[in-house]
Amino acid sequence: MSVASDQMEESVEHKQHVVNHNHTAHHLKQYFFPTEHVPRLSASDPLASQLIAEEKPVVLTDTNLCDTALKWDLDYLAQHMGSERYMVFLSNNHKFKYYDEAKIKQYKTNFVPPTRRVDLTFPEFVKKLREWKPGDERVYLQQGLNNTVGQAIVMDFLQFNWQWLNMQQKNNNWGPLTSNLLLVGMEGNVTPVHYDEQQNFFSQLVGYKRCILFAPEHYERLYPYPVYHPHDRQSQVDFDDPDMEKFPGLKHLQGMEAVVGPGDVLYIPMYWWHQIESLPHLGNTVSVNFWYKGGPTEKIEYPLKPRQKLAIMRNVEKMLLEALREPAEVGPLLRSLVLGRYT
Ligand SMILES: CC1(C)c2ccccc2-c2ccc(C[C@@H](CC(=O)O)C(=O)C(=O)O)cc21
Ligand SMILES: [Zn+2]
Repeated sequence: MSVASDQMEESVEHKQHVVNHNHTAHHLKQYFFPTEHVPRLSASDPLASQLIAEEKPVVLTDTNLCDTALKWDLDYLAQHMGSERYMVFLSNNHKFKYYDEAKIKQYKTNFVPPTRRVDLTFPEFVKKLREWKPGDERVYLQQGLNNTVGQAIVMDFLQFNWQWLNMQQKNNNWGPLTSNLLLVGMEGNVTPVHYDEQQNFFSQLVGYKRCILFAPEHYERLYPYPVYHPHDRQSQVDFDDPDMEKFPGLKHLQGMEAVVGPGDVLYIPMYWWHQIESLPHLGNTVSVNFWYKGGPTEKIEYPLKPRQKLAIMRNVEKMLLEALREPAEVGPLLRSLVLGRYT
């Protein structure tokens, strides 16, 4: 029985989220914010289609999207991923914070990347993962699925439930599929809270991931880095040590969460914040995500959706940085613009 099929049980006595996996209780780390459960529905449930249409998260339990990849454990991948080198991130803590290498150059002050990137063959990656001991760097393999992978993997990939995916893309007026990332992580790895500008069907294949999500309207409570910063689209808040004085909005933060297991597909709507953790002690994880561009800018309807306002804010920020050249002048200019006039 996978934890995914057991419901997340709220054990009242110690107000902890408990995940029952094979009848062993796994205590999830309690964060400083409350969460509701993301609904777990059958893909044939009309409510599931409605939630996707409304750009709200949902866990789909029976899409059969990647059934041919449920066997993608480390040995199978090591055997079939060919002798290519793949992108592996190394971190000396459990966090794997994304950074945009292109933005490091323009970014004036010295930016210290929190992770470093090496290219390893899959067997080298597996060796590093299996020989890991406390104090060693953690590893996280992230590789776009393309024709460089072995023939067996391509065969498995071609047998994904593309008919269902294409129907979702069409019904929801999404843009083209841009990439599928193959993600192989160690238990305990955490991808800190961030948002992406694409629709995402996140398919869990091996192991269990805790997915914590916040709607785009929590933008003011998650304090994203400036757009020009290498950590653009990431929150400045350290969930393991939140600075409530510096970020007072955190008091009102509330999210949703789900533990996904083999066969589950989580819909992460575009611009929704998400933090994804490979559950400790439940083994390494394998996931594949399906990123789609948002639909063609549909005719603007008022009132604007939160994500549309977010896109506008990003454009204003970029334009001001372009015009002012000096990031330090953006704050003062916006303050002059709004204080006593719009606020
Ligand atoms: C952390 C990592 C390996 C990374 C390092 C450097 C640049 C990019 C990325 C990147 C991008 C996506 C993911 C998958 C997922 C999070 C998760 O499953 O851990 C997620 O956020 C999504 O599917 O949107 C993970 C990563
Ligand atoms: Zn993401």
